[in-house]
This record gives sequence, C-alpha cells and structure tokens, in this order.
Amino acid sequence: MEQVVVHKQRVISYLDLLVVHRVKLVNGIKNIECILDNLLHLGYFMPEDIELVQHSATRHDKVRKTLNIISAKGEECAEFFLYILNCAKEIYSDLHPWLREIHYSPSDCLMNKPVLITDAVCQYAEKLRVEMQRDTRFTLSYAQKEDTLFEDMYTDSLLELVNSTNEILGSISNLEDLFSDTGIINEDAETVFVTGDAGVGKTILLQRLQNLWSKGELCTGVKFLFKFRCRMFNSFREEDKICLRNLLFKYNCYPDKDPNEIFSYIQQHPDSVLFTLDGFDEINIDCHLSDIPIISSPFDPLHPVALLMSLLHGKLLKGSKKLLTARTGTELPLRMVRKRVTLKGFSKDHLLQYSKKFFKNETQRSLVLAQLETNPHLSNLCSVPLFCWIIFKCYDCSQSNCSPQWLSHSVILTDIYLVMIEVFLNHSSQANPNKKSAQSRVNLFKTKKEILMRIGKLALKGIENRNFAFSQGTVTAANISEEDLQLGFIKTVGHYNGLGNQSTYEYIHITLQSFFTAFLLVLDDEICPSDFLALFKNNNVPKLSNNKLSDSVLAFLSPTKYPSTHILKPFSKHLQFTMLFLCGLLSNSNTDLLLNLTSPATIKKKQSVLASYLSNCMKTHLKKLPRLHLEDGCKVHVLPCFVWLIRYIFEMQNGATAKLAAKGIRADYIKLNYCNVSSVDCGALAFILHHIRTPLALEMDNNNIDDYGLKKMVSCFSHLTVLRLSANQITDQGVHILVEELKKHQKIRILGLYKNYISDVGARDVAELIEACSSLVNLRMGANMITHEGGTCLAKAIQKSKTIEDIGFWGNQIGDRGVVAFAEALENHQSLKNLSLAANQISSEGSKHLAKALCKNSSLKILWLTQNDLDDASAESFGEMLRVNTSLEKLWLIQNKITTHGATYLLQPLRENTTINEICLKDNWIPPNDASHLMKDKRIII
Ligand SMILES: Nc1ncnc2c1ncn2[C@@H]1O[C@H](COP(=O)(O)OP(=O)(O)OP(=O)(O)O)[C@@H](O)[C@H]1O
Repeated sequence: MEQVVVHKQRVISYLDLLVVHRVKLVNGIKNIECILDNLLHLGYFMPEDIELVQHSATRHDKVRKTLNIISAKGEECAEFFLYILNCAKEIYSDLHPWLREIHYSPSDCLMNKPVLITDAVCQYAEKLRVEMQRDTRFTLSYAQKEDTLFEDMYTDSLLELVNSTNEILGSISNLEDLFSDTGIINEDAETVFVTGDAGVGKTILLQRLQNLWSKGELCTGVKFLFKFRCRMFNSFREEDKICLRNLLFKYNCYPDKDPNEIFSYIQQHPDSVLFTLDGFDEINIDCHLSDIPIISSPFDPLHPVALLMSLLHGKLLKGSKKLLTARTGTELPLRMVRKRVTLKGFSKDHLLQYSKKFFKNETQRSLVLAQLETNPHLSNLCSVPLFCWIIFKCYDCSQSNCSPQWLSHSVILTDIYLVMIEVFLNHSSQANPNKKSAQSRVNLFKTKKEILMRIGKLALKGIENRNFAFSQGTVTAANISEEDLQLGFIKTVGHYNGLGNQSTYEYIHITLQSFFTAFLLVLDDEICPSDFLALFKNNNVPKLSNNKLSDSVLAFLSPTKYPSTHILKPFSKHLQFTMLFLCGLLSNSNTDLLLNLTSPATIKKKQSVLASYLSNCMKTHLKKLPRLHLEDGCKVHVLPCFVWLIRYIFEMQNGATAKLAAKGIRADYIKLNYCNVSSVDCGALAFILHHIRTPLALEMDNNNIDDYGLKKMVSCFSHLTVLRLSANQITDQGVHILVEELKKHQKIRILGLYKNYISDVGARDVAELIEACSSLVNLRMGANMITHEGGTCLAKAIQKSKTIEDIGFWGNQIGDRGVVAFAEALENHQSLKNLSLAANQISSEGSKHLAKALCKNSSLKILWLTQNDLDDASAESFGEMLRVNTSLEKLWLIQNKITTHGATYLLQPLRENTTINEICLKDNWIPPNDASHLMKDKRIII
C-alpha cells in the first residue's frame, strides 16, 4: 500500500511525512535507542543498520542516519517508526503535540504490535508503576484469608483543607487538589501534611493515591512515586548510614539498568518525584546521634531519619512533592508545611456507599443499616472507617455464626474490639457457638487465653519500645506460632530492602496492638496492680535520657512541648489507645468476662488503681491550665488531652470517677475550641458534665459535633448559660433538638451557631427560642444557609423580644426582602445593641428600610453592613438617618459600592451628630485622592 490514511480527510505518505518534518524529528528525538531496539526487534532493521547508526558521532546525526535508512526501507517501516513515537509516550512526550497536529492515528494492522520501552529512566518509571499497581491492587483483610480488591473496598471519605490556625477552607473532592495552589500556607514549603484520627483512613488514602497514579489516572506529571512508611525508619540502628540514592532504590524498587543515570535524572528533575510518607507519628529512633545535620548533598551517607528530615525540609530534591500523614495532634513546624489537610472519615453518604461495597447482598445490607439506625452510638463510630470495617465484619460473620445482639448493646469502643476478637477466634476455629450464650463467649476466651496473652506480650513489647513492626526473630522469640498467626491479628508485610525479602510482621491495625497490650496489662497476674500503670507514667518516650537522636528529632518537631513526663504529653498517641482499652476492659460491663480469666482480687485492685489515677490526672491537668477570672465566673481553656481524659472515664463507665472528675474541673466556663471533639465524644462529655449542677458555659467551636453529638449532650444542657457550637456541621435536625431542650431550661444567655448547615427550617426553630426564652441575649447565626424566609421569622421574633442584645447574621442570604423584617424589628426596639447583616445581598432598596427604621430606634449601637451591594443611594439614606438618630455609634459599610459622592452624604450630618464615632468605608469606590478630604472628620475611616 503506497498511500496511507493518516486522517480521514487527508491522504499522505508516511515517507513524505518524514521528509516534510525532518527538522522537527531530528531536534525532537532525544533518545534513539528505543527506536532502534524496536525497529530491530520487529525485523525492520538489520544489526548492520543499527551499527551504521551507532557510528554517527552526535545524537542529531544518529537520528538523521536512522531517517535515511527508514526511507530506504519503505512506507511500512516509516509507519512503524511513527507508531513507536506514539506508543513510547514517556520517552517522546515532546513530539506528542506534533503527532496530534498531523492527526496521527495508528492503523489497525499495527494495533497489536508490541513496542518495547528500553530507555533506562522510562523503564524504571514503568517498573515503579507496575510494582505500585501490583502492591496497591489488593488490600489484605480479615484473618489473612481473603485478599480484597482495593477497588472493591475503597470509598471516598471526607477530606478538608485547613489553614494554619486549623480553620476549614473547604473540602477536597478530587485528590489532585491536594497538590493544587488552593490553600497554600507556605509557598516555600513542599510538604502536604494530612492528619487524622486513628483508623480514619490515612494509609488507605495514600494507597488510593498510589493506585490511581500507577494507573495513570492521577498526578500524571509525576514520573516517580516513592512510598515510605515512617515506622520503617525505626528499624535502623544508630550507626546505619545510607545515601539518598540507596534509600530510594533499595527501599522502594531497584532499577534494572544503570542506577546512576536514573538517579542523576531524578536529581535534575525533582519536580517529577512524589513521596508518600505514612505515619510520621510512628517514628521512634532508638540510636545515638546527637545532632541531625540537615544536609543538601544527595551523595553523603547519613542516618535515614536525617535523610527524611532533609527531604521534608526541601534541602534534598528541592521541588519534589511530599505527602506526609500523621495522627491528629502531631505537630509539624509551619515552615515545613505547604498545605494542611484533615481527614475526617465517612459522612452518612460515604457510609452508605461503603455499605454497598461491603454487603453485596441487599437484604443483609438493609438489615445492618436498620440495626445501626437503632444504635446511634454504633452508627456514629462508623464514621471512622476502621471501626466501620470492624462493625460490618462482625455483622457479616454474625449472619452465619451468632446473633448481632452483642453489637447493639455496645456503648464503648472496647466492646467492639472484644467482639472483633471473638469473631476472629470463632472464624479461625470455624466454631458455631450457641447464638445467645454468654457462657460460650467466656469459654472461648478461656480456651484461647494463652494464645491471646502471647499476642499481648508481643504487643506490649512493641508499645514499650514504640515498635510497630516485628522481625521474624522477635515473633519467634515471643513464642508466636504459625497457628497463632493464622488467627489473623498479626499480618505479614513485604519489606523490600534490596537484599531479598525477609518477613516482617505487624498487627492488622496499630489500635489492635494497643488493645492486646491493654489485654495483657489487665490479665497478666505477674503485673501487679501497683505497677500496671507504669507504662503510662514513665515510659511515654522510652529511654529519653540516652536516646539522643530521638531527643533531637522530637525536640525539633515540637520544641515547645518537649520534654514532659506526664501521661498527657504529646507523642504518647499509641499509649492513648492502650489506656482507652485498659479503661474499657476494666469497666463494669466486662468484669464478668475478666473474672473468668484472672483472679477477682487483681481485677478489683486494678480497677481502683485506674479510677484514682484518672481522677488525679483530671485534677492535675486542670490545675496546670491558666484560668481567667471573669465577672460571671472562672474560665478555663482545656487542651485536646482533656478530651482523651473524658474518653477514658467514659470508657470505664464508672459514675463515681465521672463525678470526681466533674468536681475536679472547678470552672464555670469551659472552652473546648479546636479540641477535635467528635460526636462520639459528646456522650463522654455529657457523662461527666451532667454532674455539674451549677450554671455552666461551654464553648466548643470548631470541632466535629454534628446533630448526633448534640443529641448525646442533652443531659448536660439543663445548666448551660453559654453554648458556642460554631463550625460543627450542625443541621436543622440538630437545631430542633437543641431548641426544644434550651426552651425547657430557660437558662441560655449566649448561643453560637455560626458556620453550620442551618436553613430556614432551623431558623424557624431558633426564632421560637428567641420568643420563648427571655434569658437569651446574644445569638450568632452567621454563615449558614438562611434566606429571606428564615430571616423574616427570626426578625419577627427579635421584634417581640425584650431582652435580645446582640445578633450576628453575617453571611446568610436574606437580601432586601429579609431586611424589611429586620427593619421592622429595629423600629422602637428597646434592647438590641449590635446587629450584623454583613454579606447578606442587601442593596440600596433594603438599606432604605433600615435607615428609616433607625430614625425611630434608640437602642442600636453597632450596625455591620460590610460586603453588601450598598451604593450612593444607600449612603444618602444613612446620611438622612444620621441627622435624626442619636444612639448609633458605629456604622460599618466596608466593601460596598459607595463613591465619593455617596460618602459626602455621610460626612455632612457629622457636624450635628455627636454619638456616631466610626463610619468605616474601607474598600468602597472612593479614589485615594478623595479620601483625605473625607477623612477630615476622623470618624470617617477609609
Ligand atoms: N476510604 C476507605 N474506604 C474503605 N475502607 C477504609 C477507608 N479508609 C480506611 N478504611 C478501613 O479502615 C482501616 C484502617 O485504615 P488506615 O490504616 O488507613 O487508618 P489510619 O488513619 O492510617 O490509622 P492509624 O493512624 O492508626 O495508622 C483500613 O484497613 C480499612 O479497612
């Protein structure tokens, strides 16, 4: 065939194409080897042809010679040549725009001819991809007996972009946005820092990213993705040194060809590299290096942790992308953080999606979801994917084995883990226990006690040394048999180190290691009651004094917080879960089980040691915090570790301890902002706070409370005078519960619901509260989704209220229609002092009503109308109002459309009006030249 179809409309010879575009090809082909290899492989070129080409001195000459030989071979060879350029995308990416320009599309006869990628760099990139695809295709799950396809279990979850002060900037729905320009905290830094609670899915998120990248569906500009689990760095000894090249190649994927060439390419193109680094909180270095030099030479051998730090600092491979994960609360200096992201787990929708993936059988799925509906505590735990997986797995097995009754009664996390242990044990022995027999459960634990203790001993050893990966030797030394491993609590992890595969073991999740540690601490008779809390008192960061590298790494990470010897210090995150399970195991509900496994005296003693320890912790924690003595009481701002304390006490389900803890708080105003309080924690908080019988103010802005959390807190609402719940994902349903409760008690003075998901429906409920509750003086409802309808209801209620003083309504959408009702409310109002209607789409029409109403008002002191559509006509109305009004002190008109002309209307009445002391006109349409004239009166601010 002489003439070939290149494009449907255009017929041209491939040989002609090579002639016409010869210059482009000579300049654009940077790698001739791959072309030659393929031409030779399919017999278009003979070895002599290759030799001829190789004789040419320069790259350009080699391409010219190749093109000459191709033209001598004919049309088919020329066509295959273009086909190589098209298939080896990685190598000839520069020529791809040109291929598109000439409308190249391969003809059918070539479609199944293989093209070999023989360039060393591309080959390596390809190898990385293939290995990554293989490694991320499956996820090892239940009892190591099932490999689940990753796609079949992965479900999107909630990822939020936050700023340096942890304020939410928005959610991230596309993983590519992790690396976009939105929400950058520090332009010079390169690390995207993802934090989240235990089991929320940080590792899985990275696996998703790696999997998508390996399939070419994400981060297409990234040629090399290197993944590290930070716990791997714990396995190095003090004296171990390694250079960056070996760290990358030996611990990820070793190149088949010329490592030097590949490494040099990586150095020259750092922007083509992405590192995923999982579990920064798990780093514990047990070796002696007094300083960690931050180096910038990629060739100097150094301790791997120092290499990691240099990478994160951007001293090595500057320009590469880094995605680092850690548990909530882990600090990373802001100078190293490019973006901050928090992983929040499953929303209701995500949970539904996950249930569809997990339970293929629709009847079973509906049954489980219906059961979850009846146990909100359980269903709330499901927002953490790990707990969700455990709960679903238990339900799944219960279908065939035993009744799911046990789950429905669970109120603490420990119970869920106990059920999981039971399910694993049953699964391995294929037992079919009597459905409802508590005795069979006891028997099961009794029979397997020794195995569980062995697994517990290994766990304790790891937690003591902050070690989460175990060598074959350690596992053997702990007498863990193959049969024990088959139970599925411990899994094998491939550990590629370039020197061959040696088995390494890990607990299937780190929280399970914590559980087994607690299990051992409770049941081991050799650990006497007076000593069993030693781990928490002395061993937070093991061997601190003689562990210089860890000292300096930790100090570097958290200089202000380190060192400390108290249980509530940072870097004890794994102990936090151990403590939680300890409390749960020693709770009253589990006493019966424990009494069958160890001596009653030991259990009793351990329970009492633990209870008094927790009360002491609460007292000590609160004593150390600064207190602010306000007019109406004492205010204390607690820290996130307070939340852990209440979790412990709740997990123990011990009312007396809760009462003592409540007594220890000794404050009238508790501030819990930014403490990572989740809806599940609200039950724990109420468990303690309901013992406080005096008026209480509670500030809980910027947590994750949601409607369910509100419901759980109902029991402590009776004494609340202040409740701030801004930025907490509360919807109309939550507002309804809240209002009903607050109406009953008539004590609330300040209610903050800023930045939630409240619509007109919720606004109507809040309006009822304003009318019914004369104690309410301050209401913050800004940044919700309230339109003129909800606005009107609220305004009508405000109109009737004789006590309300302060209304924050910034960032809703009431518009001019809603403003009319607010204007009516303002007329003759006696108590309202501050009103913010900023960012509410108000134009001159609405402002006219406001101005008119203010002529009759003598209570309002501050009016915020920032970020509306106010123009000169509005200014004129307010100018008129200022001639009459004698109470308004501040008028905020920032970011509107008022010109110099309009501003003059506001200036004139100031000669007579002596009450107003600030009219802020910043960011209006006033040219700087006019500003000085207007600012003759100091009360005008531009
Ligand atoms: N997006 C998800 N889709 C489906 N399952 C998930 C998802 N995220 C997590 N899981 C489930 O939860 C388990 C724990 O997740 P993962 O190990 O990623 O948590 P983590 O945040 O890294 O926890 P830790 O901080 O304790 O290391 C997974 O093994 C998986 O079963």
